[in-house]
Amino acid sequence: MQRVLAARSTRAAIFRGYRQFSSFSTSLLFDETQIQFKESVAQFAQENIAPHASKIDQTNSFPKEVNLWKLMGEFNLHGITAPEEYGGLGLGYLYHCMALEEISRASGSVGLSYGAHSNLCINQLVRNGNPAQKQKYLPKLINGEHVGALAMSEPNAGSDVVSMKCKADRVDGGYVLNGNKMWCTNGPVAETLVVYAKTDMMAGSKGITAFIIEKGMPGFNTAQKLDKLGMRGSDTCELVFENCFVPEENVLGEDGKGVYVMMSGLDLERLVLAAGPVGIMQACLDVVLPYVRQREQFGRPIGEFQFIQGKVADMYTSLQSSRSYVYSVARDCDNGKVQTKDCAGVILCAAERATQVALQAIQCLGGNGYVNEYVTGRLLRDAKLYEIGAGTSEVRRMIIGRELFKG
Ligand SMILES: CC(C)(COP(=O)(O)OP(=O)(O)OC[C@H]1O[C@@H](n2cnc3c(N)ncnc32)[C@H](O)[C@@H]1OP(=O)(O)O)[C@@H](O)C(=O)NCCC(=O)NCCSC(=O)C1=CCCCC1
Repeated sequence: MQRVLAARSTRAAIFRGYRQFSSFSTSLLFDETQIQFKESVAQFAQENIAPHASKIDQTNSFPKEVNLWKLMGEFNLHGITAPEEYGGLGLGYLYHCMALEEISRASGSVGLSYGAHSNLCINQLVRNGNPAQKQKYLPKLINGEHVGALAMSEPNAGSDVVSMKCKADRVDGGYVLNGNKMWCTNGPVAETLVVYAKTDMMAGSKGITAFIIEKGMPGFNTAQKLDKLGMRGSDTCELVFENCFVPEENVLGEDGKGVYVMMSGLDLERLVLAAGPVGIMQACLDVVLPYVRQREQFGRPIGEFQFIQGKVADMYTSLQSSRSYVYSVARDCDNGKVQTKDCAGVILCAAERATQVALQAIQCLGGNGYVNEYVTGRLLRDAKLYEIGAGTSEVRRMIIGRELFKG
């Protein structure tokens, strides 16, 4: 812990790798610098996040005694893709995926909140903000002083997100927002939120505009925190806008062009979030492998039985194939080749496999897998979110099918 804290102030610190937390062979996926980065984040996450993971799940909140956000900011995890002038690392999506994987391996909930903050909010501001907006919002989000969120879904606009009803009426000097947003990750705690609303209710997708909303703006409130099956501690809530005035300078991108901000954002959001279920699969193997080596039945370790070896082999290949797919698409995106179908594909693939891998982990642990003393139940509940959030599996298949059909 002290070693990380002492080293974290420099940009170079994050590249100091530690072998102790390496996962499985990644030599074909990453170069030496990337491996060092990943192992360094792994060490940080195992030391500073993993010890709180069970309590976060049980109490449905992040520990008050540790300011995780500030700590992660000091370790430079929030602004991986942001330019250095705003306090970021100026790296690409591949690095961002590595960080999300290792954080999710330590705690799915922290991984999800980190994803909403850094990937959905910060990355949207980096891609679409003007210099004044970046200067105003990015430094505090990147150093962890502020928490970020993004809100697109509504009670009646989930998969069909373009049908949103939250409206933004033009007035002198800005807009007045009225309506509700639903399922907003980090909503209860966020200081800076990217919110989509309609500036023209009759123009369909062309009526959508993106806004930057600040906590405390009169007329903006958060409603009930949702009591979720998994990803507990990663707060989710409804947002309520009642005659909320938003100044003109808070339009993100152009008036009426929000659908492009949103859709292109969804591509990269899906890519980076796909690293979450990869981390959860790794966490499953982190639990299962030592267990099957130690647990004896019929006079020998259960890992010697072929039924168990078969499960472990399936878990391993699910993890490694998803991991390879995620990082190959991340590399393409870093090279400017963003393919909508593959951004949907990586999260479809990783999320469905993570749920299956978590089920297999429970089965390998038998009765122990079914009690809350072991982490496998939490891993299953956390994994399931990724088949629903950032587009359901059904929407992802629809996107891939549409693209393949187009030719
Ligand atoms: C794809 C979809 C299912 C259906 O799109 P439609 O058919 O209505 O819209 P369509 O006609 O395809 O398009 C509109 C405009 O948009 C442009 N565009 C599309 N893709 C892209 C793109 N990839 N890049 C740029 N522009 C794009 C399109 O050209 C069109 O513009 P045009 O009219 O031609 O000028 C879409 O609605 C969707 O995706 N839903 C899932 C939302 C969904 O995923 N929430 C989840 C939010 S929750 C969340 O994210 C999290 C949850 C928990 C964890 C944290 C994250």
